Amino acid sequence: MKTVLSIAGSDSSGGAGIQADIKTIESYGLFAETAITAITAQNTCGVRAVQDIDPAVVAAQIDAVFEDIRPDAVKIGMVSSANIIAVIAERLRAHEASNIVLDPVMVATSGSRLIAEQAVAALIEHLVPLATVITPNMPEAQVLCGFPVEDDEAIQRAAQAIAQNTNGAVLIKGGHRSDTADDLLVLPDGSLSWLRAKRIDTENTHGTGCTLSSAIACGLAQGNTIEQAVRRAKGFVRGAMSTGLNLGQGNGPLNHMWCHGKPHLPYAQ
Ligand SMILES: Nc1ncnc2c1ncn2[C@@H]1O[C@H](COP(=O)(O)OP(=O)(O)OP(=O)(O)O)[C@@H](O)[C@H]1O
Ligand SMILES: Cc1ncc(COP(=O)(O)O)c(N)n1
Repeated sequence: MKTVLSIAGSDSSGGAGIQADIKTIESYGLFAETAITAITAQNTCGVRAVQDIDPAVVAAQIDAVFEDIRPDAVKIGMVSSANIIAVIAERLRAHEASNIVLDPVMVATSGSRLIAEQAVAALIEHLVPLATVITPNMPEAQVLCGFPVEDDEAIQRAAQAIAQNTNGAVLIKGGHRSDTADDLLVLPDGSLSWLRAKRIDTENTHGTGCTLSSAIACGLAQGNTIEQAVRRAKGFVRGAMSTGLNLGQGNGPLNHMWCHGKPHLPYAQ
């Protein structure tokens, strides 16, 4: 069985972070492993508390996983401090990890900051160069490239600028657009394709980025090309957004059991 390691924060409400990743990986029929970087107390309305995990314990989780059940792909999500970022990069290099999907999580849908301001430079220096695919949303792309990213032309320039720092692909996600849900993919050879999609009219978007990035990691683990993995993942997120699940009082979670249009587990209705 193929395995995917998620290196990310825990979301107590179950919609984003490690919890979204495990649900996604299981929906793809793969085996999920985890290295938790932070515990968050949050729900669909906001983040109430964050406790970072000791960097040595993050390193120990990664080592324990690689030395026993070596993952076929790795997804990196919320990493809030420069020390933890450095340790993750160092351990992934030591284990010669491949198929690394980096979701450069900065701010939660609810508006709370999930990375220290001083840690952004470390993310760019240590994690961006390791990524097979990096998946910023528009505000994150703006931080990574240093200029405003508001229209198609700027999205294109931003993706190309971010691609300068990596041998991998860059996917700029369009969830923050008002008109469409178009994403732009720039592949390592510099070719560029728009993944066009109509917007789904819903407030329930908590964890879309986490779900997308772990789904891309699943596709890579299964041997998909980057483009195939990204297209499948976008379809998976779309399905999981479309079932009308409406939990919580804020931006609710996705329905990960949607699973490519088929009921997933025996108890899925
Ligand atoms: N309303 C929507 N309708 C259709 N697709 C959407 C919608 N919102 C987001 N998506 C898709 O979901 C994926 C994740 O994009 P998004 O920009 O929301 O990421 P994100 O901001 O990192 O997510 P989050 O921070 O909520 O976890 C993208 O493929 C995007 O196009
Ligand atoms: C632990 C953790 N990781 C990532 C996110 C981002 O997801 P979203 O922007 O949908 O809130 C989050 N809220 N919590």
